[in-house]
Amino acid sequence: MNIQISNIAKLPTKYGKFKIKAYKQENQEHLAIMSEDFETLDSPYIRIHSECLTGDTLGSLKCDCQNQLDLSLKFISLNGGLVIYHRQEGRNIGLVNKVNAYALQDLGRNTIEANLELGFKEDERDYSIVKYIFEDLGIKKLKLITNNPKKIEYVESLGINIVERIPAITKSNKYNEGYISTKKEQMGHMF
Ligand SMILES: Nc1nc2c(ncn2[C@@H]2O[C@H](COP(=O)(O)OP(=O)(O)OP(=O)(O)O)[C@@H](O)[C@H]2O)c(=O)[nH]1
Ligand SMILES: [Zn+2]
Repeated sequence: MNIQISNIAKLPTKYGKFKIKAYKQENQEHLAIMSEDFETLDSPYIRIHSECLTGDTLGSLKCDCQNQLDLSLKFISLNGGLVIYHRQEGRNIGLVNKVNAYALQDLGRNTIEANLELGFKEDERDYSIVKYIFEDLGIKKLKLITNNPKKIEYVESLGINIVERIPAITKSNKYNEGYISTKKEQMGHMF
């Protein structure tokens, strides 16, 4: 695996002070966002957050992404740990395809049906960069912030001990209720 890595730089934010390190794998650039005390932690809190430009940046109400990112950065700034900003937009179908999926959702498809209709699996994400980042940062055990059973399965398959799971549940709204109930009922998410 050919990965380009950056040096570590300071990143003060409205949530608190972090340190960041970037990783480039093929055409995707990812970020490790660490609390200042990260190296001293025995089992850090970790959030693997997949990119959602419409939610994270534009504040879209169609999903829970921005709220989850906000919750994670606040929590990790206070309690110590790492957010991996995993640049796999739209569960890794990319922005053009995600917007096409949204257009199908405007016609009544749910988040899974729209992906399938476009010829994708419900989730096309690849977590190999997460494995690389865990090795690079020396992570052997952690507390994972997620509702997604696939992320838990993946992290455990790396031989990493998840000592605790912290739910990433945020307030829903009338635009994301359907999305959240599809995640719960058809993707096994723990809400
Ligand atoms: N294809 C597609 N992707 C979506 C849609 N809504 C959100 N996404 C993407 O779904 C991903 C959400 O990722 P995460 O925040 O890691 O959340 P998750 O896999 O649901 O798991 P947890 O939040 O950890 O429980 C992001 O890549 C979003 O861009 C959608 O309707 N269609
Ligand atoms: Zn989103």
